[in-house]
Amino acid sequence: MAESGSSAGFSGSQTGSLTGSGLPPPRTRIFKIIVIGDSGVGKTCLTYHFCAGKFPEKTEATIGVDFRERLVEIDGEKIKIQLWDTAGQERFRKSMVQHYYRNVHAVVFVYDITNAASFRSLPAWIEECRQHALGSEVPRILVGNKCDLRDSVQVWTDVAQQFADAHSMPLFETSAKNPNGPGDSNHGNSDHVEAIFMTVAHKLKSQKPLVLSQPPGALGATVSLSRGRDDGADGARSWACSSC
Ligand SMILES: Nc1nc2c(ncn2[C@@H]2O[C@H](COP(=O)(O)OP(=O)(O)OP(=O)(O)O)[C@@H](O)[C@H]2O)c(=O)[nH]1
Repeated sequence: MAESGSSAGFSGSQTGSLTGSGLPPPRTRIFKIIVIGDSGVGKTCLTYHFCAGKFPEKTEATIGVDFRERLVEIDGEKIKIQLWDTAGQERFRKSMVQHYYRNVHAVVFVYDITNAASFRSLPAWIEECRQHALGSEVPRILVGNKCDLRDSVQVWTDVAQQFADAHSMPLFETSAKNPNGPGDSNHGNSDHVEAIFMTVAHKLKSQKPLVLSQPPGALGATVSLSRGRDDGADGARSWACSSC
């Protein structure tokens, strides 16, 4: 699938008309969150559930990357959560990997609680992040999926929790299929898949806001904003993050 090109932190253009207050209309911040893990752990189902509110009837192995977006409101601010559902199969991700990690705001690692191999692969996924120079300021969370299949569990919560603690990540166990049902650690509360991605979005929103370092005279240009990581691929990008 073609890259959306919107790896920037904001959508919209600075060239839009002014509001009644004489200020440009507020732009929508975009949080780019990549979802990674072995093939078949449920990345497509989790991202689909968050964006479409249901479990997909059928899925096929992701090739390259699929994008899903959802507009949410947090503390009165409209924010676009852009989920990058990445291919778990090596042969389907090779050519795309550098795009996944470009200007990423957060990472969600997924394993399947009924598949120990998917849990054992996590260090390799963490290593891939390291190789793409993801800084420690980029929040990461760990999600154990398919909790509706409790009878087939191979990865117990205490083992997963130890791993999460060792890597300073919060752990969530859920089911993309039945996020409110028995087996989901959020049973009895609201939709847990929803809560997971909203937790990430809240965390990102609470981080120091991105700040413009615009060159003099550039007002009115159409710009994009990154979180201080620039791989040099976009020469026009001249924004920086005050917190980086
Ligand atoms: N029982 C159960 N099945 C699930 C759950 N999530 C996903 N599945 C099933 O697991 C299979 C793989 O799901 P996908 O979402 O396509 O997996 P993926 O991680 O995106 O796989 P790749 O695209 O190959 O990387 C599908 O048959 C889904 O129906 C879940 O929470 N519970």
